[in-house]
Amino acid sequence: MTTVQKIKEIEDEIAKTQKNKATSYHLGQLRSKLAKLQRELISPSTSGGSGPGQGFDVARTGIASVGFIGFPSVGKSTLMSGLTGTTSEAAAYEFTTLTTVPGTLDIHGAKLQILDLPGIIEGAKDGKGRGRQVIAVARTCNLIFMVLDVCKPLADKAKLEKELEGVGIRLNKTPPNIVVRKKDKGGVTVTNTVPLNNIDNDVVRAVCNEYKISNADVAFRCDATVEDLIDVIEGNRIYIPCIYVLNKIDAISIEELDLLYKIPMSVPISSKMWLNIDELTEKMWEELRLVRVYTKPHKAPPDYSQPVVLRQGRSSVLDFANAIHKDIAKQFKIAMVYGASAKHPRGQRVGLDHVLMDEDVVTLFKR
Ligand SMILES: Nc1nc2c(ncn2[C@@H]2O[C@H](COP(=O)(O)OP(=O)(O)OP(=O)(O)O)[C@@H](O)[C@H]2O)c(=O)[nH]1
Ligand SMILES: [K+]
Ligand SMILES: [Mg+2]
Repeated sequence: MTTVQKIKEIEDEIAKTQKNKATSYHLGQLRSKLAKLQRELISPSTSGGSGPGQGFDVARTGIASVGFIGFPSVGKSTLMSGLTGTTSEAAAYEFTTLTTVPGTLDIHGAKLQILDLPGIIEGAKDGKGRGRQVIAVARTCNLIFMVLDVCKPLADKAKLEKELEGVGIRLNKTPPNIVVRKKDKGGVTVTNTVPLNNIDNDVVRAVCNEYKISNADVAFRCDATVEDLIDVIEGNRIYIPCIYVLNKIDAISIEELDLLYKIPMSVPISSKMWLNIDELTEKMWEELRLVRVYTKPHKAPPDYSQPVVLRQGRSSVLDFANAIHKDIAKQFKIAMVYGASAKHPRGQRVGLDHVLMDEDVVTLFKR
């Protein structure tokens, strides 16, 4: 039996097993087995699959990248060409795009790389079509646009999500707050700071047993699911924000459009008629959480023409200095910061580890 077949078998068993007290140990086991098989599909070292796919060879540019995932002919290339001015061929037949087509979008002073990708089909993660290559690129993006055709069934959304989930990509989630601390003895103990509504001790024991963890303190600080626990134990999950781009709204009625607005993290657009694209690019900007920092020479006004663009989580004064030139930090004495991250409206003196916020203004002083 191939890994893909084994996965299918376990998924079927999970689907037909009722969730209750008596089955929770068994379900914990099944979920863990499933996760281990899925790992075989994405890790190249095993013989089970043909590897994760190397992705497409694309030079990466810009401060952040946005990858387009969707079934064929939903309008990915039409959107990408319109956004970037780079032509990515669009046509009425499926699989028009066969490789990654990169383009650049300038927004609020930041250069973003936009990656148009081939359409994927169900079973992509298991090696169908160019699915694995497409997903390998998606794993490296800072934001995913899941492009959906509003004339097609909404079930496509769940299908695509399943493809990405199956290879360890987690959309619009933060890493679960669970700590598994292995010990030498004492068995598995479970503590929780919030009520657990989706998981019980049996499930935790089953999962630990499957992963050969005999002694550990498992501390839950969130109302976790069994999948969350497995994610923490597997440890190789990738958390990426995702915007659901609901395309082709020119082809539906206003009433239908009202329903679409209820889908979280979605933006309805028409890439053909160029409708509501501003809302999409603003949402994109928001989700990328970029930090623009303006430099201010000593005794001169700030230079607002070209910000240094940093990423949230990597926006210290040191990151800022390194982004300008790798030698600056060596001569660093002190920095003056003005803006949201400064304690005082007239600015604050800070060191290299001070964390900057969007639209801050910084003056660096050398030794
Ligand atoms: N009505 C309507 N048609 C659109 C819209 N956007 C794209 N299309 C049409 O949908 C078809 C497919 O568009 P593409 O941009 O090639 O779609 P794709 O997702 O890149 O397709 P593949 O590369 O084959 O996966 C073309 O005939 C487009 O003209 C839209 O907003 N409204
Ligand atoms: K197409
Ligand atoms: Mg295309």
